[in-house]
Amino acid sequence: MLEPQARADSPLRVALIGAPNCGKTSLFNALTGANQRVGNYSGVTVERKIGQAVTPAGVPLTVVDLPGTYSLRARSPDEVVTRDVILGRRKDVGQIDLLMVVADATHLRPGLRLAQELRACGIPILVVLNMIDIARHRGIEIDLEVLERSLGLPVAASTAVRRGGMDALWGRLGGLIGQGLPARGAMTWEAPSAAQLRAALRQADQLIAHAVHKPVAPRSLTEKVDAVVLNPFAGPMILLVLMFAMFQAVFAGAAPLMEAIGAMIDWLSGAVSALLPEGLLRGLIVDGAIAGVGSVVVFLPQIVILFGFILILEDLGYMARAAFLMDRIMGHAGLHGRAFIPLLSSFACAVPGIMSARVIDDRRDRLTTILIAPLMTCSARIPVYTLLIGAFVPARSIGPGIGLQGLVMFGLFAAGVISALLVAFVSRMLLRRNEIAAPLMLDLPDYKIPQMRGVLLGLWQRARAFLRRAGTIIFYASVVVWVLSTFPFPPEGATEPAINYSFAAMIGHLLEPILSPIGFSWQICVALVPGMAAREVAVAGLSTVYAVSGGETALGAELAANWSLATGVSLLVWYIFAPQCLSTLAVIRRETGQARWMWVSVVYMFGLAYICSFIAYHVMRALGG
Ligand SMILES: Nc1nc2c(ncn2[C@@H]2O[C@H](COP(=O)(O)OP(=O)(O)OP(=O)(O)O)[C@@H](O)[C@H]2O)c(=O)[nH]1
Ligand SMILES: [Mg+2]
Repeated sequence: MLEPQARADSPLRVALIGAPNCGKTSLFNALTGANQRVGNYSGVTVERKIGQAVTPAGVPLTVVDLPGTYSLRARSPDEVVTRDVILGRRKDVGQIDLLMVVADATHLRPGLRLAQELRACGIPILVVLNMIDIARHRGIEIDLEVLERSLGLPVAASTAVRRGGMDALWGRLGGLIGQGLPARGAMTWEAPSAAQLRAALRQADQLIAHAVHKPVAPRSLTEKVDAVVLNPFAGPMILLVLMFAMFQAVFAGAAPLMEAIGAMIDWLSGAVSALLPEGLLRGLIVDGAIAGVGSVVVFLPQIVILFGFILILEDLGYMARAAFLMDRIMGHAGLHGRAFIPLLSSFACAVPGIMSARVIDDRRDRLTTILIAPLMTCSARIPVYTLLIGAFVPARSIGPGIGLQGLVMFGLFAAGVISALLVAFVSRMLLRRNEIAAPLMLDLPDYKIPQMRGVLLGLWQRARAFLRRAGTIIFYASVVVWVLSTFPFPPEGATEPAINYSFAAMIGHLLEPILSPIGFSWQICVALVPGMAAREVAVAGLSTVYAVSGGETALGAELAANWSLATGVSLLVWYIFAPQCLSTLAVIRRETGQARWMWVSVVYMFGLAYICSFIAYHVMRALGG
């Protein structure tokens, strides 16, 4: 018997384990008050997460959230994390005192089978039937007592995402801990064979037949909707229209908000200018910091609108359908079906995207996914794209409700996806021939009404990450660019603008011979160098170089006046490909365990960027741009 008091200094360790998408992270958040990411598709969690909770009786608990898995027979790196934690092989977690085996109440089979398998680990088990709200709604009746008796394990039901949905689980958990958990058994787990797995599934079916009563279901809403959404013709059309509408909304919806933020920044630089005497300090604050950070912050509305769309579609369950629809195309390009999730997260940022490639078991498939993830259009490109589109693409309507600028933005995102598929195709040719990629084994989740709280939380996290970058790396880079473009001062009697005598101009002129064949002026070179650290820095750099403050329109007008259209297009194309993000390179190195793959991606992405920009520049020039 384990006395809770005896462990008061080191709390009981409870691990959440279960099949993918059964709501483990939602339970973790509900138990601990944490805000870990959830999403309505498998493979959201790829690392263990630890949090603290307290039972109603005041006993402290350490709760561990784990990546979803069907068995401890780990195949992919995320499943290895789960196995190692359960088997007590992870020093950072230590021995687990209680396993909460989470099962989806609407689909009990995998969860019950896993619970049976886990008995062999000797750790006390509590089975949690989560999403009991959905099961009840569908008229599925589960007799908890019968299930408990036939399983021989304690069972509790929960609704992780509703207020009060945790009461029964807390009660049961508190009771178990209060009585003292049963003593640990011997650890006899061995990887089950395929025949054992099949037998265990039959056993789970028997348990379900005993304890669960399912109404003869009429065709569920999910099935009816899927008949259209997954239709081979209508499905891809719907996907395309949705994505298209998303980018239209990004442009149309963001404009007034951007103007408001731009006006605020103008006001701020006006106020600071009025306060400070003309001189270096004022230059540093107004032309360096405020202009640089402000030029990036104005793009916040676009980030919020874009991710509002994506998060709602994710939680609705639509993104899993999108994965299903894309699977054939991705398969032709030699991508593993499970690559969809990492590539989808890369739209926010390639760093978590590359980390979630851990859900892919095959090493080479995983490597291909890691190498192409940075080609997905991450949110750091949005400021650059929006700035250049605003400067060079007229805000014209080309049909009812279709704006040209939104269309170009859609095109740039599509270009990222298409080039990623092409690179995957080529790398498949290089890495191995003719082998068909593994098909997608994805359980399509039921559609659910998106949880507003979760969506808002996701948006808040995205917005905070964006603003944090503006306040740190972009701030520092703006100051550095300002210093470089201010010193040394021009000589007495100089006729040209002061910046032409600065360090920035010297660096720019040094690089110009390399980048002038693709149409970049020395000013662009100045912005690109700090832009190697992070993409948005280039926008801040340009605004410092052109010494304009107060939002995107002013800077856009300045660029339109100074650059040819061919240069603008060439820079846009450069940004589709160029590997301008140190954190991405660092994470490629870490996740592949080899510096070699980092260098491979640097070289191939710069190569593509240079070649494609060169072609774009010269084609535009030939067309008279
Ligand atoms: N209605 C309802 N929805 C739930 C419940 N628990 C979780 N969800 C939803 O189910 C989806 C999956 O939840 P997650 O917590 O991400 O699932 P997970 O088991 O951590 O998934 P992986 O990390 O991918 O293995 C999300 O859309 C949640 O909002 C519940 O009790 N009731
Ligand atoms: Mg999770």
